Amino acid sequence: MNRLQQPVATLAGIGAQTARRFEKLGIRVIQDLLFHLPARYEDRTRLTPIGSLAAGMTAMIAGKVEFADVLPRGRKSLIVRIADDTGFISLKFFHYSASQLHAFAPGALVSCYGEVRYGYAGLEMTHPDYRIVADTDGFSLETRLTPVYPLTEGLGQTVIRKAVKQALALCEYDARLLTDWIPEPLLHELRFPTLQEALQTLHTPGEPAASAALQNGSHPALKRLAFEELLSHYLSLRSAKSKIQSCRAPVLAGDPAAADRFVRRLPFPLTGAQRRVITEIADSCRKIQPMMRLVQGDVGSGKTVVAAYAALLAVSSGYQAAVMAPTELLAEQHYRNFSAWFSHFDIQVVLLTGQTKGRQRQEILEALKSGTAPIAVGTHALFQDGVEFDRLGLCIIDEQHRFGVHQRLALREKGRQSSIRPHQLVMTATPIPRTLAMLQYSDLDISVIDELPPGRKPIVTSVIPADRRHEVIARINGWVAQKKQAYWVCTLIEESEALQCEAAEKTAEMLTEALSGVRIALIHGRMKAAEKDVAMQAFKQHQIDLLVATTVIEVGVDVPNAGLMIIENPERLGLSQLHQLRGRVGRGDSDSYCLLMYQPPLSEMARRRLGILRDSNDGFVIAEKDLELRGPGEVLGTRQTGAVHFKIADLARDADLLDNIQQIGERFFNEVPDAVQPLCDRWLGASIHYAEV
Ligand SMILES: Nc1ncnc2c1ncn2[C@@H]1O[C@H](COP(=O)(O)OP(=O)(O)OP(=O)(O)O)[C@@H](O)[C@H]1O
Repeated sequence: MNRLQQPVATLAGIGAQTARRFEKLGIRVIQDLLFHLPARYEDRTRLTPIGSLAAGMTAMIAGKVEFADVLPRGRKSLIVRIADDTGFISLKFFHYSASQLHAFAPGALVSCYGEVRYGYAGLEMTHPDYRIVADTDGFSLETRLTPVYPLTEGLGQTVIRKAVKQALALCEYDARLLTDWIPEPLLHELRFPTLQEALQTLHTPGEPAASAALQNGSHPALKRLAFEELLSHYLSLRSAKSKIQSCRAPVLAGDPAAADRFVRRLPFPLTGAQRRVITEIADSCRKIQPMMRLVQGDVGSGKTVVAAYAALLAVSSGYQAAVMAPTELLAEQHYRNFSAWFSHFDIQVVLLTGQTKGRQRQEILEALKSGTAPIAVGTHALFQDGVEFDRLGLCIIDEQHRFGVHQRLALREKGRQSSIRPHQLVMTATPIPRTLAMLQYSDLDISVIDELPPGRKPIVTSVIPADRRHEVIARINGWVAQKKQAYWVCTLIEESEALQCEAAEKTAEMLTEALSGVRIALIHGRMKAAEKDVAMQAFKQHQIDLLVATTVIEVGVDVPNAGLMIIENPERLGLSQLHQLRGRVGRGDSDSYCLLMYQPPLSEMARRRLGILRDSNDGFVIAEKDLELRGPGEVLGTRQTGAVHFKIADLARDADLLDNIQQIGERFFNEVPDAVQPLCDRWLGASIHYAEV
């Protein structure tokens, strides 16, 4: 067995208890130590004159004790004043022993390292790392930067440093233990050090001059590791794609006459972009390899009809189609749309959500298993155990980012009863900037619906403080008098759904009181599915004028006559989420408005972010700007259950690396195929199963 794959307990000085503590840091085998990088570095290589210290600096100093005393002010503490030729500083200890007090005898020489702050009597260091030395010759300054590792309880720096040192020594002794999977010419081209050199530098940085680059993450040693990690994520999805492509899929040639009839019976002509994307889908579905395609289309661009067309392709080829939506509300809406569109075709559409129970559920399960139900619409309940399809030919997943990479991969397993895999279509309204898309979606081909249906007017967005609420309420009155409908969205901190619902209830009460002639309904996540459906249908049929809602209406809800939306506390939501919410209006051909009603005072950042939304209606532009403002981690990471997590790479800090990943990833995939799996294993380990799909 490779020595680096042996448990850390096989190293000198690590017993069973210490090994358990290492495990808390995710360190099990010796190799894990090598990738447990310092969180920061301390420069103990030179002394800073005390007179040149300033608050906020972290420094190594040395001086003579002038006095040491226990001061009873507030919490009792030991104060030691030391001085050199240039100035003095106080050292402060809240916990101390009698022997410590004794050791700090006036005249003793002390060296210490710590952070400088302003205290009661000027500059001070609290609990510095210190040493008392006999004379100035006793100072031993470090020759290298000192690595400081992330810790866990009971595990100190010294133990980690010693363990890492042993791991490094093993690699040095036998370079074959740790294979560098990145070929030398590529390293050369990218001007990266070898893996061995990189790890050596990061754990034992020689040059104090390298300190700044190491701290801010621009050092080539760190870049190399971050690059390797990003590359492995790309490659894992990429190899999942190629494995899928080696499977067989049903050929969904479709029936041109049925497709024609479907398009002719729609109440609108398809846009050019819809037609193009439909052709791309049809071309892929005609192939014997499973399609894996992402359809990106801005809010309201008309993705549902594209999904329905794809479902018809499957059904008219003798296969079933499954459509998975992220919320019950949306599943319900798709179900109604699909049922209406397919009513001319005698195609049965069934709805399966968590709420489908008892006999009804049993009947639906049987219809899916026997194949008598060709189209199933539902939530993730569609893909739980116990749901079987007779001939599943196509999976359509709406709003993919809510499900995450893992669920997407799990879903492909559904068609596995036979050796045939279903085609897969993923629909998303969340525009993800290109560089990030390839980390999330490198297993998918991408189609973009980059055109809105004709006649859409841009939504006029205003940013107003909540103390102008009365004006807003008056505006609703006038709006409703014109036979138009509106949304009032209550947002709160997202984790607290209960609070959000409560706020919506209170707001609905307040508005009912203030707007006596207006028909108001409430919809929130804690209502039963049937209640939500009743409210939603009443709103659709214009029996309701104003819908007070939580963010449950964020995705998909489509009521073209509703052209006014008030969003409370917009400063608390991400820009993409706000854009999605706002996308509930502007779906008809009349003017529409969105009022972002913030709680003053607004921070500078929030002001800029809301300004972006006010100035643009284009989801891609908004996502790019959000990326600039908040960094990729936030943009990708918000609310994503399956967002990719990195050990070393930091998407904000390493954004420069992303440009190259796809191109190099493709080369790597083709030129060094044998290295793909081990590289993915190194970084993704057993926790991610991309490559096993
Ligand atoms: N080509 C078209 N011409 C006119 N109206 C269209 C066209 N395609 C779709 N629509 C209508 O536009 C509205 C939005 O379509 P749909 O709900 O499919 O959008 P979407 O892309 O799913 O949006 P979201 O991401 O916001 O859910 C619907 O009312 C739909 O009937």
